[in-house]
Amino acid sequence: MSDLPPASALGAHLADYEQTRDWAIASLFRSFETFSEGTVIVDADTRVVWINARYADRFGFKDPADALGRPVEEVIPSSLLREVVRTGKPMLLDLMPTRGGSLVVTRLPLRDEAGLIVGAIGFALYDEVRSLSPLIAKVGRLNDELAAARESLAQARRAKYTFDNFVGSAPASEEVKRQAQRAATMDSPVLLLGETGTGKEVLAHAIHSASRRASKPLVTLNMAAIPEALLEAELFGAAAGAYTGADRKGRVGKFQLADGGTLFLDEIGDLPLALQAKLLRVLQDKEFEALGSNQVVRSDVRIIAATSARLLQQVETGAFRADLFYRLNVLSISLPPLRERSSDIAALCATVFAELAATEGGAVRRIDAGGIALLQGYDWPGNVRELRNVLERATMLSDHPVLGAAELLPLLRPGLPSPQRASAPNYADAMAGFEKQLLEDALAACNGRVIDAAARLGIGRATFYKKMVLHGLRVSANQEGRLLQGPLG
Ligand SMILES: Nc1ncnc2c1ncn2[C@@H]1O[C@H](COP(=O)(O)OP(=O)(O)OP(=O)(O)O)[C@@H](O)[C@H]1O
Repeated sequence: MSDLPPASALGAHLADYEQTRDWAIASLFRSFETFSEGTVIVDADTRVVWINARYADRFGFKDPADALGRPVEEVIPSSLLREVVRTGKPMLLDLMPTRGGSLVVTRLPLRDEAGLIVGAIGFALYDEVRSLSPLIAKVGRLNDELAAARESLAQARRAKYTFDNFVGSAPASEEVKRQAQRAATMDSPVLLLGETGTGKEVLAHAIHSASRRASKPLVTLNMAAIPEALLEAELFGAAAGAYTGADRKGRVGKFQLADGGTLFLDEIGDLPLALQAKLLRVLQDKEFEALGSNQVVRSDVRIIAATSARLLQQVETGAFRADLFYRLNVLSISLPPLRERSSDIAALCATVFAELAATEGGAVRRIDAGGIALLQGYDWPGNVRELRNVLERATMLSDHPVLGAAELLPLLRPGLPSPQRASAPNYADAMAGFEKQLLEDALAACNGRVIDAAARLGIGRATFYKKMVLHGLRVSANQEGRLLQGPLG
C-alpha cells in the first residue's frame, strides 16, 4: 500500500473510491502503530503473527520475532483477542490489566474478503496510568464526595430524637408520652397540637423512631418555610420540564423520599387550600401525580402533622378543609405549654446544661433553688425553646458554675408593657404601677431578699419572681439573693 498523495493530487485520487479507502486504512494503521503503546495481530488460531517491537518489549520479548507463533496469552497474559476471534465482535474500548499497570485497548476481528474471521488485531491505545490518572483520580474523588453526600442525606432523614429525649415527668408530660407511645404502635395519621417550642418536633421524631417504620426515612417539611409556589413540587415532586430554570430536570417530592417511612408536616395550618385537596387524596388513595406529570406514583407514607395555630378555628373560618382536618385528627396529641408543667423545669435545665457541656466543653452548670423558682414563675411564651435560649445565654454571660436568679432575671422578657410607657393612665396601668411599687417597697424593706419580700406580702416566691419579670425589676448580678430595683435595661 502506498502513502497518501500530496493534497493537490488528492481530489483526483478521491474519485478512485477503492484506492482512497486502501490509503486511509494504511494510514490509519500506521498512525495507530506509531502513536499507540503497542500493536499485535493474531491468526485464526490466536497465535501471534505480528507484534511491534515496543509492545513485545513491554511483555519481556527483546526480539519481537521470539513472540511469533506463540498463543497470544503466552505473550500477553490478559489478552482477550481469543474471544474476539471466537465471537467476531470487536471490543472498541477496554481496560487490560498488565504487570506495569492497566492499558486502554481496542480489539478488532480481521476478516477475509468473504467475511470469514482470519484473526484479530489489538491496539494498546495508551497507558491508562499515565494518561488517565488525573481523570480517574477525579472520578474517585467525585465518587467519595457522592458517597459522603448520600450518607449525610440519609443521616438527615433519620430520626434525631427518641422518647428518652422528651424530658418531663409532670403528669401532663407523662400523659403526652403515653399517648405518643400508643401512636407509635399504630399507622394512622397523628396530629400534634401545641404552642411554639413545646416539643412537637421532638415528639414526631420519637414516634417515628419507636414505630415499625423506624429503619425507613423520616422526612420533614415545614409548610410555613416554603413559598407557596414551590410547595406542590416540594411535596409531590415535579416532572422534567414542569419548571424552567434550576428545576428543569425535575425533582423528587418529599412523599416519594419518605416512601416506607414517615412524613412530618410541620405548621400544617399554613398549607394552601388547593394543596389541602391534593393531600387529602394522597391520604385516602396513597397515590398522587407529580407536578406536570400524568404518571401515578404510589407511596406508603405515615403522616405526622403539627401546628401551633388553632386548626379548628381555621376549619370554622374555611381556611382549613374540614375533611382533611378529620383525616389528620385521627390521633391528636396536645402538648402542654411549659408554664403548665413548671415542675419539669429543673429536669429540662439539667438536660440542657449536660448537652451544652458536651458540645461546648467545660463543667456542667447548675441552677440554685432561687433560680429554679424564678424560672418556674415565668410565663415562657416561647416554651422549651425559649428556656433553652435563656440557659445558653446565661452560660455565655456568666462563669459561675451555679447560676442563680441574679444571672437569669435580666434574660427573661417582661410580659407586659411597662406602665410608664402607656400614653394615658387607666385603671390597669394604675394597678400595675401600684403593684410594682408594692414589690419595690417589700424588697427595700427586706434588703433585696426575694424570699423575705415574698413572705412579707404573703405570696409565693415563684409568684413574686413572675411579677418582678412583669414589672421589669431585676436582680443584681453581684449580690447573691439581693436585688437591685429598676427597669430592665
Ligand atoms: N420535652 C422536651 N424535652 C427536651 N427538649 C425539648 C422538649 N420539648 C422541646 N424541647 C426542645 O425545645 C426546642 C423546641 O422543640 P421543638 O422544635 O420540638 O418544638 P415545636 O413544638 O416543634 O416548635 P415549633 O412549633 O416552633 O416548630 C428544641 O430544642 C427541643 O429539643
